[in-house]
Amino acid sequence: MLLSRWLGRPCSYRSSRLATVFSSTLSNRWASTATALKEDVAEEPAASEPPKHVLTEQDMKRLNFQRNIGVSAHIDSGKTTLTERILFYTGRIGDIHEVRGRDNVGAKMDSMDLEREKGITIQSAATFCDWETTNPFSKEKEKYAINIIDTPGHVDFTIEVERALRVLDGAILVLCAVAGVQSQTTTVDRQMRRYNVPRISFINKMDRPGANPWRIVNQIRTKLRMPAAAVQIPIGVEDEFKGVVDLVNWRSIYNDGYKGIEVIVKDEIPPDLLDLAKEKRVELIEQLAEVDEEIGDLLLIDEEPTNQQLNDAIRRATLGLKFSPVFLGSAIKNTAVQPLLDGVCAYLPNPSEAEIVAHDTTKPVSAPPVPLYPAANAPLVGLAFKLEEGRFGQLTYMRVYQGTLKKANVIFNARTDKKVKVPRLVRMHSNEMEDIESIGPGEICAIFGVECSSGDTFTDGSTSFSMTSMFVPEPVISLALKLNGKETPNFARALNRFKKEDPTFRVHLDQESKETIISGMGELHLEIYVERMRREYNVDCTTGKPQVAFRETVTKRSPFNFTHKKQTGGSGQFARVIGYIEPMEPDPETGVDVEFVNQVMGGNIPSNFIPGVERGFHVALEKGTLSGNPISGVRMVLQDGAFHAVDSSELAFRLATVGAFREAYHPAKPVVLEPIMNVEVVSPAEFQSTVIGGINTRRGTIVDSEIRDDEFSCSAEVALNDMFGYSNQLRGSTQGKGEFSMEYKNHMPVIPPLQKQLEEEYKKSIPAAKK
Ligand SMILES: Nc1nc2c(ncn2[C@@H]2O[C@H](COP(=O)(O)OP(=O)(O)OP(=O)(O)O)[C@@H](O)[C@H]2O)c(=O)[nH]1
Repeated sequence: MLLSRWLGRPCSYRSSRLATVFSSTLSNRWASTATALKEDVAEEPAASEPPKHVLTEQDMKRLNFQRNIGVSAHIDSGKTTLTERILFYTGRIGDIHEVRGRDNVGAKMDSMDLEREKGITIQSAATFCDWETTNPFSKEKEKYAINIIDTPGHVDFTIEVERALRVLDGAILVLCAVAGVQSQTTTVDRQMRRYNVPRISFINKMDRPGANPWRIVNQIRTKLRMPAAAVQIPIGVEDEFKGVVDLVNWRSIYNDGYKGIEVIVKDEIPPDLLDLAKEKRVELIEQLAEVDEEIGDLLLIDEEPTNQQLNDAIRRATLGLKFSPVFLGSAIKNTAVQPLLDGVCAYLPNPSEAEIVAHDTTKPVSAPPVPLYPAANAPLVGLAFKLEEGRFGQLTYMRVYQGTLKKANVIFNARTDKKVKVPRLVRMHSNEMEDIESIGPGEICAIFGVECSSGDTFTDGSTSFSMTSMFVPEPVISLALKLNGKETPNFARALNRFKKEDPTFRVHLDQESKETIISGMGELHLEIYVERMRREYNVDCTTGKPQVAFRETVTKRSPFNFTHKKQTGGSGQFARVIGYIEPMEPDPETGVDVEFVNQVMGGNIPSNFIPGVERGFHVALEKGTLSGNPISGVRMVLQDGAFHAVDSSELAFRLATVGAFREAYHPAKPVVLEPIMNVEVVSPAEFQSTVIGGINTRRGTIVDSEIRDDEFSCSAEVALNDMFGYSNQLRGSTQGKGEFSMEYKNHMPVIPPLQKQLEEEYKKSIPAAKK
């Protein structure tokens, strides 16, 4: 039987995963789980040996009750406060400590001293907890194991959000009941889409004056273009907010006891809310009918879906990335957090329902990806998604995608081909840990003493699988660093460590000024690293003024045919390279936009010299000759060349390539690029024209604007170089009432006068001898 027919809908998301065999008797999840029948396996190519990816009944028993979720949102929406409640209610922590709380303890998930001081989340911390709940349909008790990653909201730490989304199966998108969809919400939304992460939405801060969930639901639909509907309505507003009506199971839910630990469920709906509850349930059904065939069909024949049908449709549509159910609550007032946890279990996918693929590195890059199966006896494939230098040495966070990882196992790093023994395996709970003997597929753990970079894939050596890497945005800000005091190896040690932990953090040595330049995603991002150097490595640095991270790129193809020849006594140097350079678009998945392609046939350049050519290409990219900034967006294709039996060397080919690149560079019509930011401004409506005027004087382009309830908001695209001093200007022109946030969009060519200015400044900065 075809899976699509069995499911009564076309298979989209996860269809390949569902083609795995698993027991259909385990439908003890709230939804009648979409389980595939044995016949479906016939659709898979026959394997010569027994398939290792078959999910056993035991696998499914575990996976059905496993969730890996992220909590993402705009800064200050209350993610950490919410996570703290989740940990308390699931019994992971004994009490609740607030972010910037008076008890000076700080929230559990903000474990870095810096995080507690600044009251923001910098590194995402992983934690796991168990949630026991009663299935509203079977009335049976069920226990779920949930891994949660608390992600930072500030745009400067966007790579942490990317990392979390890469390894999670579902997410809670937290929104503020007053501010609604903000600039960073849009960024997170884009990231969730990039990694196909189904999400439920949580409108937090329902206790705040002016809280209006319906406006926010509407914003999710219009601004994020995601069909959505509330699955709850609030009982009481603002100060009086004390619970929610569950529209799916038609009941009321309140909190009681110490910090809301007790959940009180009542079958009746408060009479004054009955009309609104009916209206919103109809709205939920109508929204679902738009994206779910079964509910659409019921609506056509004017039949109301049962609670179970509604529940299953929400799950289907959420997993299919077509819908987001919206929950309401107030984390700080300990209200309606438990129903959200129930929502995580009911509507977010288990690890077997997320479509995960890897690349077989023995096959060409264009070969179709290989699906991974979270079967315990399949060959191990795990992804190291985060490194952390902890009190006890290097800690590597890993998500196991298939197979089982055991303590003392020997595992292989697919990138370096090195094998390592797993000395210690732990489950992380923010900065505390629990030793474990083994970890199954679909779970997240941390291992000690394994040398690797973030994004590395580990296997048991029996496969050559590699997971695709993460999207890494270009840095936008650079800082020159000067060491105060004596030279210390800790300086390089710290920088290497940070580079390994965070691919958006870049370091290079400016050959002319001999300064160490660090670049990253914003001033705060770099500031934190400078501070961490001081605290963790005892290295004190003075920083220069933050500079915009300009880049250079080429705009047309340009050939090269360059011979490097040197004959000054002793053995000479000879290398010749022929080919071309051309513009290259960034890879949408990884953001990579430089590439070296070797097309040399025959032995005109022996293969042992090719790495020298590739290295030369990367050396040439470090500094463009137009403005001295790094070059990106370029592909170098090596087609031919020549060598000399005695005088050719790796070094000769490297130098030849640098020469060739420089020769081809100017005819390739290079331009200087600058980072363009998405800027979101909010102010009282009376300042509308002042705000627009301010953006215009900074050569910004307004892309969207809106006035609602006396509040004006607009989104604009502005060059980062034109944004310096904006926060003071905005404050000054709006009586301190305007606020803005910005995030990196892309790099675009600068206007010609600026390019000329940058070129001239660069020329002046080079010593005369070098010109
Ligand atoms: N009124 C109200 N305030 C809340 C609620 N939840 C959190 N807050 C407050 O909002 C502020 C931000 O909360 P956090 O939990 O740090 O938010 P966050 O999203 O984790 O912040 P970042 O980690 O910096 O992105 C704190 O002052 C909280 O006390 C809520 O439900 N209602």
